[in-house]
Amino acid sequence: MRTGAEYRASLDDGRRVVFDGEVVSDVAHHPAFAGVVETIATMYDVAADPASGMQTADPETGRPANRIWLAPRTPDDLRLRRAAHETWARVSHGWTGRSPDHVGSFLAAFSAHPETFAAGVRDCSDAVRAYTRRLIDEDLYLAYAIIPPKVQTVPGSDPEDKVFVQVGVVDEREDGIVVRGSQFLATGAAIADEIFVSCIQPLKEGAEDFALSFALPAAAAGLTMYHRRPLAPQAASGFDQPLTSRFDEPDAVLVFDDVFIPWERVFAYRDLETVRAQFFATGAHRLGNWQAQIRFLTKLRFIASVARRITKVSGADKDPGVRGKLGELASLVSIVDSAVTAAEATAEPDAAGMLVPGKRALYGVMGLQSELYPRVMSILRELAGSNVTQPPATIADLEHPQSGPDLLRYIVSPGADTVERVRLYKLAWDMIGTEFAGRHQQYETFYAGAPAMVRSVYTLGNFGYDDLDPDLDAFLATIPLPSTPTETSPAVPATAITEETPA
Ligand SMILES: Cc1cc2nc3c(=O)[nH]c(=O)nc-3n(C[C@H](O)[C@H](O)[C@H](O)COP(=O)(O)OP(=O)(O)OC[C@H]3O[C@@H](n4cnc5c(N)ncnc54)[C@H](O)[C@@H]3O)c2cc1C
Repeated sequence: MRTGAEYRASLDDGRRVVFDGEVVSDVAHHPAFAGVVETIATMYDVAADPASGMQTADPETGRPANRIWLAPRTPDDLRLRRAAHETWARVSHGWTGRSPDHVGSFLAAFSAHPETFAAGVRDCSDAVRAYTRRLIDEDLYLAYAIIPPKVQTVPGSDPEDKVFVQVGVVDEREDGIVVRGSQFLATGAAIADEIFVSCIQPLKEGAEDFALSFALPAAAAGLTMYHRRPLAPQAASGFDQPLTSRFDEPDAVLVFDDVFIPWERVFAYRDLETVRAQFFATGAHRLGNWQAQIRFLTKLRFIASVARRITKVSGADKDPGVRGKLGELASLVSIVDSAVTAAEATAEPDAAGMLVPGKRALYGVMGLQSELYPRVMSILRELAGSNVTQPPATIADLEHPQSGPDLLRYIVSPGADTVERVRLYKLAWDMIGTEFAGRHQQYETFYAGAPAMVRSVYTLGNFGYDDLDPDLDAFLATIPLPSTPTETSPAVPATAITEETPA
């Protein structure tokens, strides 16, 4: 299986990653990315070690394969898959949201459902079969961009000119298609092997040019990744910002300047139905978001253990108010833990024999994530107090012959020596106060879609209110009615406000 060194070496391929108006020439060693590249390389090394339990025999070839790339078919598969996700998540303690197992889970579900890609305008099922085979054989790291910009074309432009803002097809050739436009927001793309591009938002009839699904190499000719300001270079040292320096995942807007995509990389072509079905009919959305919750749980456990350690260092761990806060934190973490377990326990086999994590538990907890994460962070903030702003500016102050002895003497705690205390509070500040922390708050709130959409479409659409109605009807029937029937107004339909297609 692929090693971390092989992954790192593969990044030197001429990809166009741009920030500050410049093209980054060596992604793997650039200060913006070297830390997170090291993190992903460690994940590959962990998976390549049979002791990690992440390997299994590929049912088709018998060769060792990362079980993440394979569709789960038995409860044991799902259990071991969860353990594999946890093993990778623990490499970054949950702070890399789009580790290779996220999009890899979507593709694993595609591999079990080639028929979904056969039904449309063009039969793309062979492309899906061959591409998911490559994923397994080559241990590919995919990022994805599946959110369109707010407009599809430049306003006022002639439709024939295809002046696209959203990525769309501008030319069809015998050997493939040419795409133009942009798509958001590809976390990890700058350091991934390949990028999966599609549109998860429902497309209206007439928008066939944008109804695409394809994968392309990060170094494809004509593709540029415009990167947000990287945060790792701001970290004075690994001691001062231990998370920023190692786990800052790149986020990029993708721009396609007439990029050629050969047919063997096209999974849906000018096909509104297949583009939607690939996410929901295949179980990909559930498998991918189950991974996201396992990663989120790993992160919450880590945050909770930092919070508890802080109370020990400050000596406040016996205080009833502080203990109440730790209890509240434990409850919040347990909600996600229970949902992950419940989704596994209520997994259902689909028509192709893939075991799909239970939808009610999964989408239920996803609906809470945008409230749960800030609440967890607010508890950590409260327990940390001003201690997170007391540590010296950088590690250099501790090493300096004049300031060092002073700081070592005066920054003291009942439960830790100065260096241990400063190290812990700097870690806590990287969770709650740095720009890295702010980007994570945004990530946990939006990565699966705007919170209101997640709740009104995914959570509501998969809850099953209708299952509850018979109980309510039965209870209403037990309530005595007025003895003298009176004239009542008939029910009238309310005015519909919006209609969403449930997932
Ligand atoms: C850090 C980060 C990483 C991400 N990584 C990825 C990735 O790897 N791949 C990917 O494809 N996407 C990624 N995303 C994008 C993510 O999927 C989107 O952020 C999400 O779908 C929401 O879309 P939006 O950001 O355009 O929000 P918007 O749609 O602009 O919504 C912003 C706010 O306005 C509200 N709003 C919007 N329209 C209306 C309206 N008409 N009426 C009332 N309220 C409205 C929304 O409810 C929301 O609260 C990432 C996002 C973030 C923040």
